[in-house]
Amino acid sequence: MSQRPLNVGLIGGGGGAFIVQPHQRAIHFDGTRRVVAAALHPDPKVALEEAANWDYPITGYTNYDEMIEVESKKPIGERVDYVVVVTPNHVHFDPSIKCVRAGIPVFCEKPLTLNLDEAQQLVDAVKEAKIPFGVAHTYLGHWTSRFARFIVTSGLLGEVRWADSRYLQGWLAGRTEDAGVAQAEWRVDPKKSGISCCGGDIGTHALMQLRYITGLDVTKVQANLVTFVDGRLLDDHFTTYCELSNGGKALVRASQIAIGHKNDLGIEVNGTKGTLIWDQEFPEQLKILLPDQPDRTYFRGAVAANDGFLGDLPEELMAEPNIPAGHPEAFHDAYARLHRCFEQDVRAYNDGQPFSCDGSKYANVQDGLNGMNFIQAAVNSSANGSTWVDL
Ligand SMILES: NC(=O)C1=CN([C@@H]2O[C@H](COP(=O)(O)OP(=O)(O)OC[C@H]3O[C@@H](n4cnc5c(N)ncnc54)[C@H](OP(=O)(O)O)[C@@H]3O)[C@@H](O)[C@H]2O)C=CC1
Ligand SMILES: O=C1CO[C@H](CO)[C@@H](O)[C@@H]1O
Repeated sequence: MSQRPLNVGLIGGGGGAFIVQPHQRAIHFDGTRRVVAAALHPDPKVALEEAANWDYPITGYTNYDEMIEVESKKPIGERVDYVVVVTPNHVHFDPSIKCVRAGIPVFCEKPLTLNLDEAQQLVDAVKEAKIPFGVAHTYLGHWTSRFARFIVTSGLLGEVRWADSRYLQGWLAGRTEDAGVAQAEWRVDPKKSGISCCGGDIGTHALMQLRYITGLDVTKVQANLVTFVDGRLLDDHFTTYCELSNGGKALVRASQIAIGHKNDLGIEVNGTKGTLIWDQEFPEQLKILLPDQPDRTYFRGAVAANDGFLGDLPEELMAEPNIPAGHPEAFHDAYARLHRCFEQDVRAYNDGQPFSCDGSKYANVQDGLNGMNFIQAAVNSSANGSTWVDL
C-alpha cells in the first residue's frame, strides 16, 4: 500500500549554497519524500524571496525559529516530518537542538557542531527526546561502503592491523577565501568553522569511513596540524596517527592543499588475511588483495556469494535498492540511500514504533560527537608537540 510522502524542511540553502542541492535531489529521489518548507537564508527578506522563487512550491519562513514554532504545532501528516540542516558549522547546533526539543527529527550536516560541548548537549537532548537524528556523512551511503563494512566486520580480512583513511583536496591550496568563494570564506573562519578547518571539514569524513568500514574506534591520537597558506588561523593540512580499539594502528589524514586532488576520499585496510582498497571517486568498485591469489575487483551489482572469498552475503545488503551493474551510481545515489534509511526511522518514530538509528545505515548523533571528540583530541595533541591524547 502506498504511503504519503514525508514532508521535509530545509534549514539553510539559499543564495547559491552548495550542499542543499544534492540533498534536495536525494530527498526527491524515491518519490517518498519531498521538500515542503524552508528557512533558506539568515536574512529574513532573502529567505522569503528565495522560497518564493524555489524551483517547486514550498512554504518559506523568515527564519528557522519561526519554521520550528509553526511546524511543530501542526499535526503529523501536515507538519514537516524531518528537517535537513545545511547551514555552515556554526549554525548546526542551535536549529538542531531546537528541532529535537520540539519533537522534529533532524538530518544534520557534518561536522556535528562547532565544539565538543555543543555536541554533548545534542547527544543528551536526542537521548531524552528519543528521536531519530542523522549526520550527513555522505560516503557511508555508497553500496560499496556497506559491502566493505560487511567484508571487514565479518572477519574476511582477519584481524585489522593497519588502516590508512584519507581525504585529499586541493581547492584551498591558494587564498580561495579572497576570491569571493563563500564556501571557502566561512570554512577558514574559526567562528564559523570551529577549531579545525581541514580536520573538521573533511578529516571527520575520513574518520567516519574508517570507523564505519572497520567497526573499530580510535582510542588514542597523535596529530600534526599544519597551516600552509599564509594568513589563515586554522589548519589546511591534517595528519593523525591513531590507535584502534582492537590494538591495530591507523592513519587518518586530510589535506586541502593537495593540488590536483578533488574529493580523494579513500581507505585501505590491511588485515591478517588480506587487504581492502576503496576509493570514493570510483565508488562502483572495491578491491581485495589476498596472498598468492590474483587481485580481485568487485563491482556493485555484480557480486555473487560463495566465490572462493566471500561466503554467504547478508540478505539486507543484497536487497538494498540499486540499479544493474554498469549503470554507475555515485554521490547523489549515496545521499539518497542515507535519506531512504533515515525515512524508515522517521516513519517508525511517527507511528510510535521502535526505530534503530544505530549507525549501521547512516551516521547518528553519537557518531557526530565521536567526530568532534576526535577533532578536539587532534587539536590538543598538535598544540602539545604531537603527544598522544586519549579519546
Ligand atoms: N556531507 C558532505 O558531503 C558535505 C557537507 N557539507 C557541509 O554542509 C554545510 C554547508 O556547507 P555548504 O553547502 O558548502 O555551505 P554554503 O555556504 O554553500 O551554504 C550554506 C548556506 O546556509 C546559509 N545560512 C547561514 N546561516 C543561516 C541561517 N541562520 N539560516 C538559514 N540559512 C543560513 C548561508 O547563507 P549565507 O551565505 O548568506 O551565510 C548559505 O546559503 C557545512 O556544514 C558543510 O560542512 C558541505 C559540502 C559537502
Ligand atoms: O564534506 C564535504 C565533502 O565535499 C565537499 C567538497 O565537495 C567538502 O569540501 C565538504 O565540506
